[in-house]
Amino acid sequence: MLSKLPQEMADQISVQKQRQAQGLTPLEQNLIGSAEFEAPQEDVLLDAAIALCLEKNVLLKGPTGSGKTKLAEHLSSLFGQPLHAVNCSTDLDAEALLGFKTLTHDKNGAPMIEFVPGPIMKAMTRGHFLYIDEINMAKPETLPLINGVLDHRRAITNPFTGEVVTAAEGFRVIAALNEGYIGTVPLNEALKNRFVSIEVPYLQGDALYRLLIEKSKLKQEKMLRSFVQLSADLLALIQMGQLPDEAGSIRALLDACDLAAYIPPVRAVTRAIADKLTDERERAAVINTAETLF
Ligand SMILES: Nc1ncnc2c1ncn2[C@@H]1O[C@H](COP(=O)(O)OP(=O)(O)OP(=O)(O)O)[C@@H](O)[C@H]1O
Repeated sequence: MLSKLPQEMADQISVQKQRQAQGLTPLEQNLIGSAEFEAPQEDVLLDAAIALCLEKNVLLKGPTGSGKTKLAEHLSSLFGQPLHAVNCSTDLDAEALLGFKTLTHDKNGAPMIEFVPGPIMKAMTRGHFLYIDEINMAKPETLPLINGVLDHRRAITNPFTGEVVTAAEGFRVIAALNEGYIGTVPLNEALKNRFVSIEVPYLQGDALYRLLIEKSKLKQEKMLRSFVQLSADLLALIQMGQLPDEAGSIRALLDACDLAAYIPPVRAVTRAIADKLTDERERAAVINTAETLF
């Protein structure tokens, strides 16, 4: 992967990685992801890496289970940077993002108020990567808090301490969203504007086969090929509007392959993919597709 990057960027990453490795605590070392992302197209990983080298924020867009988190972890590994994660939900608030104040004791036992940094503060002050998962699940009023973190200012006023925190060198933001998913809200334009956007589609064909053979408990090559075909057929139904996006999830497909190592494949597909859908006709469409293949 590094060989495909422009030389100056590959050099920049190597230097940064070496420098970073020396200053990391064991806990921070554990936050570095592993390089397990299988790229659906070469430009997905390459463009994300180039954008991060250029100090851009990266927004990963794709359906559930398409590997967005795996890609963020892969980038963390590539840059040797710990990844501090925030999972957005409607009850996400400033404390969950930035940190909170708590009562503690100093070394003489006297009570004192201490600020416990949240993921954004940790990533900013240490110059690490921040991963904001499901960013479009957050309440519209929460995320503008971090607009200043995402633009050229790279700074935020900590509302709990009044301190202005400026990001240390190396700080980068990767966010992910599933468009149109239940509970999501369209991302506010000002926020969207602060990101370079990268589509992460479902893996297909040989790349999917390589992932299944490596990750699944199922080792029968012929059956794994049929699962790759099942995935392609389900994607065709999704594109025709007959199935929702989640029917194509690679996470669910891996579950089905694992089960199929021990139970008949159609039953495995029913449990791992079909039964998660709410509509009876959609469930039947998945099972019918599986029955034509196994
Ligand atoms: N391109 C890929 N490379 C490697 N693993 C993948 C890929 N796509 C899917 N997977 C597998 O599918 C599972 C789900 O991937 P991941 O959690 O990264 O998806 P996601 O897009 O972040 O999902 P969600 O939107 O639901 O959070 C992972 O555990 C991984 O094993």
